[in-house]
Amino acid sequence: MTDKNTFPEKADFQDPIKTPGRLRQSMGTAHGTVLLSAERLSFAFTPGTPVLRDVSLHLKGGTSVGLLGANGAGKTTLLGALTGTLRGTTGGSVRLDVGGLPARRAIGFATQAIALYPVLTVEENVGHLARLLLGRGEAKAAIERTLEEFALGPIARTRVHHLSGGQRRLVHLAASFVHAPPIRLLDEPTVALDFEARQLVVRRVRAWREEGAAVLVTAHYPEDIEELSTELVLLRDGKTRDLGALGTVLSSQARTLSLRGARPVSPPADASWELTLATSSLEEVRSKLGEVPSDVHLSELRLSGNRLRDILLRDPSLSAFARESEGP
Ligand SMILES: Nc1ncnc2c1ncn2[C@@H]1O[C@H](COP(=O)(O)OP(=O)(O)OP(=O)(O)O)[C@@H](O)[C@H]1O
Repeated sequence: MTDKNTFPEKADFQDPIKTPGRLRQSMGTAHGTVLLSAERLSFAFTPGTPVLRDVSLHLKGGTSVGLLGANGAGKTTLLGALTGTLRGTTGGSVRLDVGGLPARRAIGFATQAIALYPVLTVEENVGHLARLLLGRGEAKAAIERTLEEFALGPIARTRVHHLSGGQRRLVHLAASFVHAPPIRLLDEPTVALDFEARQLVVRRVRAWREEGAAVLVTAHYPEDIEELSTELVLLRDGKTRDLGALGTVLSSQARTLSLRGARPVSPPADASWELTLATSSLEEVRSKLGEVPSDVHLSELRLSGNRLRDILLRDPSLSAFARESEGP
């Protein structure tokens, strides 16, 4: 069953918003179901200079899409265009299949900029959004659940202006998803977080996925995208390219073998050397070692006085891939 609505509904937002085309809603929030699809979405802040052109994107329940793209590629713009919160020229369509939920209940958007009331406490900030989005009846339980999920109990009564940058980021994330929306957009959620808080966010995103939510996330570091995503999409030249499952992208990347050592030239000085080989298997490592110049060939290391300091075999990672795909 499909209801047709313009997107977003005017009454859902306080600011007047240009609508990115048409939105239709129908039933279905199971794992693997497409909850949000954007087709031929375009957006320009100023006419004639499009940031997004013909973007297509599908967010499925139970998956988390990592959005890769260089600085200025338009990642933040895309998230804003999906939620209809940008002013500019738009085209194309965004469709939600979320069992008839209105857009503001269906989508949670943790923006890059932290949006909190500094003079209110953590609990008051989270509660304010809960009451706006859910109403008083449902708000109490949602506030309690959210404070617990983000481990905010100890600072619940602290005013936001007394918090650190990382604590504010966590509160901002908590408040953004207090209404447990099936679609969750996170723009650089790991900024300013220490290791423990970052792990908390990674655990939360994984839990949301397991519960069937569809997640779209941006991050500046490939390691973060790797931990937060199951699928990858690249945004480049205003267009998206679906890269497929994270595991598939990683398995197409090479392992790296680094050898570091030193060759005494005129003691006590050492001539340090480092050699990095990209390889996909240990067999390949063995064959590639045959290509190494003889003065650093493993079998000759001892004979020529080389000292091997360390050997490091790194698994494939998204870093090299991201550098290649985001580059000029
Ligand atoms: N409010 C705005 N008005 C005009 N142009 C804008 C506005 N916001 C962003 N832009 C431009 O749109 C383009 C995309 O910016 P956007 O912030 O979406 O990129 P991004 O991929 O999120 O970058 P980053 O990784 O640096 O956060 C940039 O050229 C930017 O200058």
